[in-house]
Amino acid sequence: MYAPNLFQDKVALVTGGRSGIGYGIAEALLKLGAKVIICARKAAPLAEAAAALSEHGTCVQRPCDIRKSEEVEALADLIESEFGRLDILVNNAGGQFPSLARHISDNGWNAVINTNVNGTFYVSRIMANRFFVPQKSGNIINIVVNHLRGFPGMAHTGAARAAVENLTKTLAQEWAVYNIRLNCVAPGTIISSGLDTYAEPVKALLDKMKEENLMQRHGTIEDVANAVLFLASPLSAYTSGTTLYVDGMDHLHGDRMRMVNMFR
Ligand SMILES: CCC/C=C/C(=O)SCCNC(=O)CCNC(=O)[C@H](O)C(C)(C)COP(=O)([O-])OP(=O)([O-])OC[C@H]1O[C@@H](n2cnc3c(N)ncnc32)[C@H](O)[C@@H]1OP(=O)([O-])[O-]
Ligand SMILES: NC(=O)C1=CN([C@@H]2O[C@H](COP(=O)(O)OP(=O)(O)OC[C@H]3O[C@@H](n4cnc5c(N)ncnc54)[C@H](OP(=O)(O)O)[C@@H]3O)[C@@H](O)[C@H]2O)C=CC1
Repeated sequence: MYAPNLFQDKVALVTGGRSGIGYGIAEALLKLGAKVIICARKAAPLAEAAAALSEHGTCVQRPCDIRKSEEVEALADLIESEFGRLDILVNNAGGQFPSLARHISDNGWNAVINTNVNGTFYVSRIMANRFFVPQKSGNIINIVVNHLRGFPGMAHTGAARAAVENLTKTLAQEWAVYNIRLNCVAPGTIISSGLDTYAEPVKALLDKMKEENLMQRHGTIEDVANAVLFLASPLSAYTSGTTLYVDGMDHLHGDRMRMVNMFR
């Protein structure tokens, strides 16, 4: 539905692009003409993903833990030497684990906050300073989760994603002068490799959530990627600092306490 050359001459970075939603976003951008860089922590699957994505166009990769700003700087060096510019940043890398809040250790809490909040901030700041501010143009899309009514059973990620959403609103205003737009995409439950990280009883809960969804289904990677394409494109030129829910209305509806009750 988008013009095939929509992102011709554009360069995009997708963090966590080796798997699941990030891979789907990278593939969708490549198919519309963008040159794409992907990063993740695990070198071997990252290289495999980049090789597969290269069937659709120019895709380069570099291992990078977004929690380490020196590794993010090295990633910016690679982008500079390969492409000399960056137009689109998709902060997709992130995650968490299910747990009652009172059982989350300091390290567990910090791992989730560091990944989702600090990592997203480091990548955004570094790419803005290196590319978007000097170019006077840039587009950042932050993948969060549906946390509108809190996130019982995943308190750390609810707090972290709320921080990212607020950061998005702030940076959208601070950086508007540089012609940089920032928005969030908040997926509901999406059929992707991420869901494979959950064991029973959470898997059963996910099935229950599908029954309760007003559209009677989980989301797909394409549902999320298509929303990212819209926000990355000039079709959304007057939209910044906002969040687009891709969740079949789960943010309006459903039992948010179900996961907590399951662990009781
Ligand atoms: C409805 C669905 C909506 C959302 C879906 C998705 O997002 S799908 C996307 C899903 N995809 C992803 O989430 C992928 C990305 N996620 C990840 O890499 C990890 O979940 C991470 C964010 C914790 C970072 O990992 P890392 O390598 O930095 O972590 P580390 O191994 O070094 O441990 C640090 C601390 O965390 C603790 N801990 C860890 N796991 C568990 C657990 N299951 N239980 C309890 N605790 C756990 C661990 O014990 C340790 O604390 P300790 O023992 O020292 O006190
Ligand atoms: N699937 C779903 O239902 C939903 C997913 N989301 C969010 O969407 C995003 C993608 O999820 P999904 O594709 O399903 O899950 P995946 O687990 O497949 O993807 C997570 C990706 O992030 C990378 N990553 C994790 N931590 C880091 C880090 N510190 N530095 C660099 N890369 C990192 C992982 O690679 P590596 O391990 O090699 O570092 C992996 O490629 C995540 O932020 C997730 O929380 C939100 C709502 C729902």
